[in-house]
Amino acid sequence: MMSATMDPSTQTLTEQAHAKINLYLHVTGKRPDGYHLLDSLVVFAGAGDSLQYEPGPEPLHLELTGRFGKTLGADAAGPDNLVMKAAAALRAVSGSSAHVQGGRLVLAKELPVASGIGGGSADAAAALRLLARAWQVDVPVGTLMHMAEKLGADVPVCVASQAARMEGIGEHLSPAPCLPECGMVLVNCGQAVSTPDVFRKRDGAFRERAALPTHWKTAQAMAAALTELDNCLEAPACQVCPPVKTVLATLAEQPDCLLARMSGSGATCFALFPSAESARNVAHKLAGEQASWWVWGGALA
Ligand SMILES: C[C@@](CO)(OP(=O)(O)O)[C@H](O)COP(=O)(O)OP(=O)(O)OC[C@H]1O[C@@H](n2ccc(N)nc2=O)[C@H](O)[C@@H]1O
Ligand SMILES: Nc1ncnc2c1ncn2[C@@H]1O[C@H](COP(=O)(O)OP(=O)(O)O)[C@@H](O)[C@H]1O
Repeated sequence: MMSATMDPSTQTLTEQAHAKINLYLHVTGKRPDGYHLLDSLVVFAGAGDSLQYEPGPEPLHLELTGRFGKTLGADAAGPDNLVMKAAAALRAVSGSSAHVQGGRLVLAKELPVASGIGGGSADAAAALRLLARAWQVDVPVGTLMHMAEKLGADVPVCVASQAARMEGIGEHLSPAPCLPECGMVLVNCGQAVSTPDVFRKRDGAFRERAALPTHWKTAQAMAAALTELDNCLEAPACQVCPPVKTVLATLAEQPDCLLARMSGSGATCFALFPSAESARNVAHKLAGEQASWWVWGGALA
């Protein structure tokens, strides 16, 4: 598991909350409670939020900064923020540990909100990692994953923040194929998309579980294999948020683009490139052309 970095002069701990990208996402079934069964290959991009913790005697509180710090709304730093929910869940399992304390959490929100790249889930997972270390709470893996699942379907995969195959509603994790060197561009058109709305708009059909190899040697081979698979939420998300179609078409026409697809329930789309450098160049060009889009380019985390 990734570990927090510490500034020894201030005792401030920092964790990165990397964006989660669904390289493919098949909806394979539906549970009686309405949750959908998924088969998805999840990777993490270099893009992310950042969470800092300064232990202190005051009650634990959260401050929001960053490009999207203000888009979460007036009560954004309150108990409903997934960071605060993760802190409360950890406090609840830590019993009377002397190390649990208050202080100041600062979330630099750099990922667009409600955008299919699991920013909130990554923040919750980062809070679990950060506070477990700061408070010296040794949570058994099973308990940690159960807590993560209760915080949200995408939180378990974000705990390790490493490429994984995700099944069930997000709680069954298995190793991803070994991934080749590859660049990625992320684009969000600026419209928040509600995950339940997109699931509701689906046509009701189910896809099979994908057959995956143990490794892909090149980005080209990986993209060719992914072309045979789908994001089953892409079509319904295009109904909910039509600009997704423009973003996908723009990404697909970039030089050296190997694959353009939407992540999760949208609206963020990704494109794969042969190298991080080619992805950075495309991102730089797109950011200049489309000032209202959020654009990122680089390597996988
Ligand atoms: C679709 C995915 C794919 O990775 O990503 P995002 O688009 O959110 O990034 C996830 O499954 C989202 O996970 P997460 O955002 O944590 O979902 P939750 O908060 O647990 O659920 C929000 C709502 O989405 C629907 N939901 C979520 C997950 C799932 N497997 N089936 C569902 O039907 C349910 O209506 C649920 O009430
Ligand atoms: N720290 C957080 N960051 C983002 N969203 C949060 C956070 N805490 C709570 N939320 C809520 O979770 C919802 C989904 O957020 P997010 O994880 O960004 O979506 P997605 O998984 O689609 O990218 C938001 O609409 C917001 O109300």
